[in-house]
Amino acid sequence: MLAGEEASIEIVQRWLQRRSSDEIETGSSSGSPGARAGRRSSLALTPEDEPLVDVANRSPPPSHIPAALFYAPPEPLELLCVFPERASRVCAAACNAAARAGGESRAVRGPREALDAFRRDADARIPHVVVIDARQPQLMDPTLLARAIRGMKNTQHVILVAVVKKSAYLKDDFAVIPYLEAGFNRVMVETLGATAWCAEMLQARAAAATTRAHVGAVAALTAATDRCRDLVAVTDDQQRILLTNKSWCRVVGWRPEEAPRPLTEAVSGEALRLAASGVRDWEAPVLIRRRAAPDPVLLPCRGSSVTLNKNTSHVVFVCEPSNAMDCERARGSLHSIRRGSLDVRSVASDGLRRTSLAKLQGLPLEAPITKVISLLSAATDGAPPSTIACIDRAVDMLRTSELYSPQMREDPKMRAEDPIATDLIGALLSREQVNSNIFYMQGATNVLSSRRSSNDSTVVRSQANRTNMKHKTTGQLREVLDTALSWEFEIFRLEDLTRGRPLTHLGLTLMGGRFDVCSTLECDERTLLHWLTVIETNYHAVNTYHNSTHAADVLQAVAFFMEKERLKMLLEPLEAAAALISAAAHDIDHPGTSSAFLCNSRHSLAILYNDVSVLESHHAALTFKLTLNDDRVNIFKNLDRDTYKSVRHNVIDMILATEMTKHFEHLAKFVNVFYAKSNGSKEDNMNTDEPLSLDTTALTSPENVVLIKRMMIKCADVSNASRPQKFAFEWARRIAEEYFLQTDEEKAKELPVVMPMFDRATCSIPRSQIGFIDYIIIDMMEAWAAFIDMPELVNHARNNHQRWRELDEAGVTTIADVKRAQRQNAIQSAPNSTSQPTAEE
Ligand SMILES: Nc1ncnc2c1ncn2[C@@H]1O[C@@H]2COP(=O)(O)O[C@H]2[C@H]1O
Repeated sequence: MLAGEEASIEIVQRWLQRRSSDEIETGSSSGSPGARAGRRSSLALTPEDEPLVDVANRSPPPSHIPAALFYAPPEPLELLCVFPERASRVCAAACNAAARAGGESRAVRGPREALDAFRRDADARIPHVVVIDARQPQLMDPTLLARAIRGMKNTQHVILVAVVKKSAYLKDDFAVIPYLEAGFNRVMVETLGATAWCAEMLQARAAAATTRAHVGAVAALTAATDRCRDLVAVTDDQQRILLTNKSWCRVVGWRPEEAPRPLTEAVSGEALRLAASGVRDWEAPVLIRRRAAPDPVLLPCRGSSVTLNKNTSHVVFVCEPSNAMDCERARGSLHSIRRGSLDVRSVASDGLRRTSLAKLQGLPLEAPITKVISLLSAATDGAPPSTIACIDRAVDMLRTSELYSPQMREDPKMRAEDPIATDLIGALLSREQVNSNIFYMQGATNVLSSRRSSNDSTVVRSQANRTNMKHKTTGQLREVLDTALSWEFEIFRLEDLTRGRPLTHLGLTLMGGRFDVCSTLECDERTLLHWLTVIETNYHAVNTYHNSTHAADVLQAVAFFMEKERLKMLLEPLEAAAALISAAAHDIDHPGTSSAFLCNSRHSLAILYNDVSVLESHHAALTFKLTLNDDRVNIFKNLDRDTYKSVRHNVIDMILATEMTKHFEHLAKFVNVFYAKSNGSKEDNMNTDEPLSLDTTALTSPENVVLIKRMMIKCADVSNASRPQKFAFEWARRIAEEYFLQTDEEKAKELPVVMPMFDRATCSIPRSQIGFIDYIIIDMMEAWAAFIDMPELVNHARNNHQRWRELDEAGVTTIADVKRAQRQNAIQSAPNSTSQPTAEE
């Protein structure tokens, strides 16, 4: 090395070292933004003195971009020299300078070895700087090599330096452009000077580090956008898309590798105008067209323009996904569910919402449904658009709260073929109050009072006082009550023998006797008697179906079910007591018309309960009101606070479970929890012909026992269709009569007719029963019968179904026809008997 060169290197080194140590001693800042940059010199020779991050920060990013983002791990300089001549002194000078700068260097002679350095399996590290001899194009074409290097992966941040002859460089026609076009970053005049090469190495290292830091920062931000749920698109100032994140591609249906395209291909709306106007930050809805979905979606969008030297360089669009799409795979928390339901109208309040949702996210709340949604969403990864569209639809459905509530499809075929069943099932299951035009009569009267018999409007205490405390019964009544735990229990005989007070007598027998509810509740038998009397009195004797005989029937069914081994083992005495109380009181004060009728007639109960579960809410509330109102009636008065709370909770839950609009919800939950298909899956257990097998592990969980109790009272409530034929027929006649009365009243009061087919002049009772058994009874009774091991439930239902079919084919339609058939049945089944099965006869 020449003495002059050595001297100049030393000068640079000393100058650098002094600056560096000064700053370390004083802790003074170099003026660069960011904490890391602040303690370092602006120039240093060795990598130890000058971590590359500082070099990168030498050109500070705009103030709104955090400098720390431009972090790149420090690395010693890696130099590759490509010089065709083996003993090039210029090449040696460059390598020398790199070594003095604390770096490493390699020299190769031709393009092939040069390109090898960038291969994936290359032994050595990828060079940061490549110096290419451009002085003898006849030996090696430098631009060709530069293009080849740039054509390889991960070379965009490599600094390419072309070394040209001084004579060529100084010529007037020397052009740097072809070098830049070929991918070179710099052109350098040949030199052996150590200072020049040292300066070149430092500049190259700084440039390489800056590039690497920028590439790293961009890669980090791209990864961040890909991980976020919002739909992100970045365009240039002409609204040509430069980047879209994964959520965008998935929702819009674009493939990430697709060529850039105008934003307007997928997006329209106010947002585009604002973006084009150069406003820095804006919020506006955008309409997004999706490849896999016919309808565009309207989403709230926030945007920002990025300016460089006062010119817009990029525009960022961030759209918030809505219900109609799913971008929350990775989250699955309450937060994501709620966020997913935002709509455009919520944009204004979104700041507030985000804050409170952030708090929610901190809570350990996660519903199974959220996990299911997350799993489904994850399944869309890489799926074809049609699959994504299906999953999106499924996720939308899962997000509703009415998962188990079937929506009655308007099926013209079914209506045409089976209008009565359509009417009945629609009225039982639908939460809509009307299926025809709504027109109200002014000042609709209170149905509770209008159809109530004279003696059942208030609590009748005198009767209780007259009752024999020991509940001694004799003769026929005793005989009937002795069979209180038989499925053939003569409920209508009991009704006759007790003169319309079957509930009190049966209640005393079952609750006071067999199940010893008085011991469980620590109340005396007199209180139970009073309670039963009050409850029975508050049933409407004028109702043909929803009277205290129906309550007694449901009580008898619940007691019968609780005698089955499975339930005996499962239910605690308090739960059994609560079940019997619920059964006895579950339809108390039933007006003989449906909740829909009460809503349509603007009844005070519908107003009180906001048209939601009107009757069931009333039955539960009145049960407690009557019980707690009077100490002589209060069967709960000796319970401690917690026990009372638990019994109350049980009773309310069971009474509310009798609401038919939730029929499929309760049934599906029960089946899904307790039954596995023979292949082990619990999915879709209804509507399958595969045998049901009980999952006994599910029995241990208290939440699952709740499902059993609900199912028990539900089955008891409609068990009339699963009773022996003579009972089933009588109940069918009674409920039909009650439906007809409601229709009569609706017509008289010009109210919407909830079940128009239930008109006494035209209705076919057999058909209504066939529909009821087909749609409501069979699935439920099969599940329950298997659970409690009571096959006769299904057998009776099937027999009844068969008999109704025969009657239908024989042209039986009206109540009078059914009565005749009942008489016929009775004669056939007991030719010597003179007694008739119907209560009226
Ligand atoms: N045999 C039957 N035929 C038709 N509908 C019935 C029958 N038994 C019960 N229901 C209906 O099922 C409903 C169950 O809840 P409710 O007792 O409130 O009202 C009942 C009737 O509306």
